[in-house]
Amino acid sequence: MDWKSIGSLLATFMFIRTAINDFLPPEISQYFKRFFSKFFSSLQPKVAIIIEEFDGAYTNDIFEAVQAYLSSKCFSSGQVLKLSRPKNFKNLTFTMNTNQSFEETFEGIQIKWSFYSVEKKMSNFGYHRSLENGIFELSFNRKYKERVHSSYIPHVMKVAEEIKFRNRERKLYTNRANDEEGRIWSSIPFSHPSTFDTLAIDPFLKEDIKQDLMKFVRRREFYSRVGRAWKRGYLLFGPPGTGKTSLIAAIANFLEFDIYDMELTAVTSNSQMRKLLISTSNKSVIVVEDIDCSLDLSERGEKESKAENDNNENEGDIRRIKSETKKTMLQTVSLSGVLNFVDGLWSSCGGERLIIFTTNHKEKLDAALLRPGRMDIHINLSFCDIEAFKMLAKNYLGIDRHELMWKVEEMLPLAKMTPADIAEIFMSCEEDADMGMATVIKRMAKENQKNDHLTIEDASVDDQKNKAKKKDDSDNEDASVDQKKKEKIEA
Ligand SMILES: Nc1ncnc2c1ncn2[C@@H]1O[C@H](COP(=O)(O)OP(=O)(O)OP(=O)(O)O)[C@@H](O)[C@H]1O
Repeated sequence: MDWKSIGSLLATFMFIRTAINDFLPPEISQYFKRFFSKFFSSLQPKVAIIIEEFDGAYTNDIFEAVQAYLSSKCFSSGQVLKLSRPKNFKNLTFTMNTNQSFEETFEGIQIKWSFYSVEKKMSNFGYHRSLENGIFELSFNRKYKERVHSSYIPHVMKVAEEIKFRNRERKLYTNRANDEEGRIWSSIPFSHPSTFDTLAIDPFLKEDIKQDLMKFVRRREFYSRVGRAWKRGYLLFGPPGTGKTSLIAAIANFLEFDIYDMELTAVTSNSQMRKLLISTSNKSVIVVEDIDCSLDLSERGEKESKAENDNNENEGDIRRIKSETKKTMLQTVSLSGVLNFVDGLWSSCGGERLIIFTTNHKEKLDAALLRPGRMDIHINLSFCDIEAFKMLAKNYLGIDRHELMWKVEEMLPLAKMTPADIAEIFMSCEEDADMGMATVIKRMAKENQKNDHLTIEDASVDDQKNKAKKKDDSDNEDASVDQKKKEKIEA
C-alpha cells in the first residue's frame, strides 16, 4: 500500500466517523459504539464465575445477595423483568428473568451478569425431587480477576446488604411471653409513628442525639481497631410522660433498627439473659425500660453483708444465708450479669447494637452502671419548656404562633406539665387551635395554683423545721454549757 492509498483510506474513515457523529441519531451512534466495544472485548480472554441458587440442599446466601444487588440495577436495562417479594422483604422488587443479561462498568472493568436456570435433582433422606436451580454468571476480562475478587465482589455484597437492610420488615421483639414454638423472643412488625420530627424536645439536644447516632453507625472500623464491642449505651431519665419511650421509637426509626424490648423481670438467670442477648440481630436497639423497677440490683450486696455483719447468727446460719444468696444469684439476674450485658462481653458478633435503659429515678441506679463506657450518654427528659410546647402546638394544632403564646411562656415554668399532659389536651381539642390554647392555659393556671400552694406549704414546713432546729441547737448549747460548768466544779 502506498502513501496515497493510506491517505484516502484515512480520509474515508474520517468521513464515515463524521457522518456517524453528525447525521445519525444519538441512539443509533450509541448502538454502533456499543457494538464495536462488544466486538473488541469479545476478542479478549474471559473468566466466568457461577453462583448457584442452591448450595446442596440449602439456599445460597450469595445468590440472594446478587439477586438483591441486581434488583436495583436491572430495572433500567431489562426487557423482561420478574416482579416478586423475596423472603423477609417488605417491598416488591424486580429480578432478572431467565436468559437475560445485564452489563455495567465498575472502576473501568466491563462486567456482565447473565441469569439462566437449569433443573436440578435433589435427594434428601431418600426422598427425590427436582428443582429449578437459578444460576447467575458473572463474566469479565481475565486480566481483572484479582480486582473483581478484591473490590467488585465485596462492593456487590455491601450494596446487597444495604438493600436487604432497607427492604426488610422491621420487628419489635419481646421476651415477655415465650411463644408455643419455644422461641425466646417473640416478634411483631414494628411501625411506631414517633420520629425526631414529631418529638417535642430541645432542638439542640435532638440534633446532638442525631449526630451521635450517625457517628456511632459510621464507626465500624474504629470499634474493631480499638478492640471494643460495637455498641453504645444511652440512659434516658426523667418523670413519666416526658417522652422516653417516644424517643426510643424515634431513634429506632431514624436508624431503621429493630427493637428488642427486654423485660428483665421475665429473665430467670444470667445465663438466660446471655442467651437472649446472643440471639439479638445486628443493627438493633436493646431496650430495658424502668431499670430501677425491674430488679433489685443491690440485693446481692445487702444479703451478703447482712450475713457477715449479724453477730447473733451462728456459723451455720451464715452458711445457709450465703448458699441462699448463691441460689438466688443463679436463678435471677444479678448486677454483674447486667454489667456484663452492658459491657458487651456476650457479644461475639460484629454488628452494631444500641443499649437503652430508661428510669424515672436516676439516683436509685448503681454508680457502676452509670459510668462512661457503660452508659455513654445520659439524656435528661424533663417537663415541657416553651420550645417543646411550640413543637407540640405545631404538630397537634398546626400553628406556628398564637396570640396567647406569651401567656403560655409565662406560666409554663411553674406549671411543671409534661409533654404527655400537653399532648393529651391538644388531642382532645381536635385541631381547634384557639380551644387548644385556651384549655391548656386553664389547666396551667390550675397547676400553677397547686404548685404555688405547695411552695408556700414547703416554705412553712421549712420554717417550722428551722425553728425546731434552732430550738434544738440552743438546748444543746445550754446542755453543753451546763456540762462544762459541772466539769469545772468537779475539777
Ligand atoms: N417529648 C415528647 N414529644 C412528643 N410527644 C410526647 C413527648 N413526651 C410524651 N409525648 C406523648 O405522650 C405519650 C407518652 O409518652 P412516653 O410514653 O414517650 O413517655 P415516657 O417518658 O416513656 O413515660 P413513662 O416513664 O411513663 O414510660 C406519647 O404517646 C406521646 O404522644
